[in-house]
Amino acid sequence: MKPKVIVYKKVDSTVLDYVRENCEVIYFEKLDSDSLPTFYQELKDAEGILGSGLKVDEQFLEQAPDLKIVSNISVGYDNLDIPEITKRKIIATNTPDVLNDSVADTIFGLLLATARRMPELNQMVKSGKWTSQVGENLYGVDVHHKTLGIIGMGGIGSAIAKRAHFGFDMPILYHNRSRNLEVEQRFQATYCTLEEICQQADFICLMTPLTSKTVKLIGEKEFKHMKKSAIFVNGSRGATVDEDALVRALQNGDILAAGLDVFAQEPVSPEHPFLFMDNVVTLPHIGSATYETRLKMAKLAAENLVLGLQGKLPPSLINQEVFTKVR
Ligand SMILES: NC(=O)c1ccc[n+]([C@@H]2O[C@H](COP(=O)([O-])OP(=O)(O)OC[C@H]3O[C@@H](n4cnc5c(N)ncnc54)[C@H](O)[C@@H]3O)[C@@H](O)[C@H]2O)c1
Ligand SMILES: O=C(O)[C@H](O)CO
Repeated sequence: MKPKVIVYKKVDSTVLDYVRENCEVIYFEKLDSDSLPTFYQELKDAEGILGSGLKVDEQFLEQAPDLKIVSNISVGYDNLDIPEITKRKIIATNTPDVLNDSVADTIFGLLLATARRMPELNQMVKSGKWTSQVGENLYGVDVHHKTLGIIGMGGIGSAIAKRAHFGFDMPILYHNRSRNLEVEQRFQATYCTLEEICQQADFICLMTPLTSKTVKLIGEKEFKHMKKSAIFVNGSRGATVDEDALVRALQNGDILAAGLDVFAQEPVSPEHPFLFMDNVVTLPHIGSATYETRLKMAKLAAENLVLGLQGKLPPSLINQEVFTKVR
């Protein structure tokens, strides 16, 4: 008998077919107030779940006694309570690497758009307010040859560094849990403390995962250390930044501007001060949102799910200890 799994995100039909070949699939294109009661009903005897964003904690797991694998279609897994999942000998997987280039493109695009004030100027043109040559009041700042600080030099951080080094001649400073010798050699990146990055970089990109150690990693102290001309870009998770402190830093002129793809509350409230500031460029958490990359992520997540349920090693296992203990 095929194991029962729930797919709770819209995925390409080829991915769904592959999962269906190996599992009995209960499919929800999305979860909302209409579908949630059925989802929880089905969860009672499901052995696997495939999707993204759902909070999987003790309360959730209590309702899923047969669960063997949680396959996240995202690299970030702050929605998963890994100790609790591991305690119950459930496998957890994510989708690293396949999205590095697309996310790095987005973050670099956001950096450029913020520095060169593209959304503001786009709005000016489209609203018919382009009546004379653009003057100094609408100039941006150069990106090329400026110093880039990357906090969190993992897969995505390294792909950002590659673009900055080879495409924009930017000296790179980085902060990470440990030194990354490969990026030091390939992109001449220099390892620094958080404080040094804040003090010296012209652009600061935050790319750490959200963990207990990175909650509000960047707050009032860090913004005060930054140059008044600094541009801060967050591509990690909203909660890695103290958003109130960021609003104050932008309002007080402690930094020049910010580019944000992620927010502590998503979707961000339409009343949030960020939305009313010309020096903030916002995106709706679309780092990896291209057809090609979302397909690769879904394929990898499906492979993780199927292999995990077959007792084989999933390609991107988060909690190695469960796999070793269970088998
Ligand atoms: N905006 C988006 O759409 C989007 C897309 C993908 C990933 N993300 C976020 O980006 C994060 C990073 O993704 P990745 O694939 O590069 O992960 P990764 O694991 O390859 O890299 C993360 C890096 O952060 C470092 N790090 C962790 N804690 C740290 C700390 N306290 N201080 C300094 N460095 C620390 C790690 O050493 C690692 O090198 C994800 O966890 C996710 O939250 C966002
Ligand atoms: O972590 C990720 O993969 C992205 O943020 C999508 O959720």
